[in-house]
Amino acid sequence: MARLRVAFLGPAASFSHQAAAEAFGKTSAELQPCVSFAEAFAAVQQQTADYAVIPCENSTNGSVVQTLDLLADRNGLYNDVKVCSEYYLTVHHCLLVHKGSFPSGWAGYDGSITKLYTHPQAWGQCDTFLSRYFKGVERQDVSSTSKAAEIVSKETAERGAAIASRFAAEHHGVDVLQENIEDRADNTTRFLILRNVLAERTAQLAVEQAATNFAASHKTLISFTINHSSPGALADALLIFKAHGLNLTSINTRPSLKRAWQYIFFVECARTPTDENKDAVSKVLTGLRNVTESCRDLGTWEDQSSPSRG
Ligand SMILES: O=C(O)C(=O)C[C@]1(C(=O)O)C=C[C@@H](O)C=C1
Repeated sequence: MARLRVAFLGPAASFSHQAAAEAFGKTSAELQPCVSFAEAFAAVQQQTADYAVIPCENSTNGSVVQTLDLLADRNGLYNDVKVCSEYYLTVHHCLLVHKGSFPSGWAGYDGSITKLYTHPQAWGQCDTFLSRYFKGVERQDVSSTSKAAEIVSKETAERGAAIASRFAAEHHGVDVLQENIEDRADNTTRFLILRNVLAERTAQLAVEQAATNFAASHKTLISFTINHSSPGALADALLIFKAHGLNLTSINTRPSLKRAWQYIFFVECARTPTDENKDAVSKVLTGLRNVTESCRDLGTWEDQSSPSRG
């Protein structure tokens, strides 16, 4: 069989790269950097990639809204893309500067950094450090943390700094001015692994699932829209999950973009698989189709969080 192709948000040395390398480490997959999450979704839809590894939420900073918007798929661009697994990556951020620009290191830092670069998700993960040392310093969102490191590596005149990983520092040849600048030592990002449901070669999951010594529950992600003027429409939809024994674990919303203040709901639910509940997801979907305006099954996969993560 030809090598598996795995799309991720590049350039090389992003956290997404790290997650893809770890999740597919044993498969000698070809890792394909993409300039955006949208490009990675498109690669799976068009089957130029077999899988994509996409961040969906962070334990400190919450949901990755760009990913929810792509899953919302308002224009029907990614009809065949579904979640088939997940991967948890502990995320440690560093403050990176152009090589040799601060020879006395953090201890001798003189407050001269004038601009910070990182992926929008990273700001909220390093809030305490940034408010303490970089209050009022200009922040520029860039496409990924590794892109931020690359920018700083090429900088000549400016005094910029990037927030990215130690791996990115080594890859782009920049200095680590300070490490572990994240607010919480347990800062973790959950990545979704996507596949195209029409692709036969990924019907059998290639990713290494964590060796679990507990009965792993199965997670399911479903999106739906409801009639906002009908009292109880959301309650009716949620009761269907309860009726079929699916435990709701998270609810997210994004604007429908059809009418202001109307939403697409994303519901994640879990069940410990048994013979009795093996059809629960399809029953829930049938039930939802009766009480929602639209609804979409975004996939079912094995829970990869360890019991200690709760
Ligand atoms: O910018 C990167 O390195 C990414 O892979 C993206 C991303 C994210 O969007 O959550 C991944 C993990 C970290 O939470 C920060 C950024």
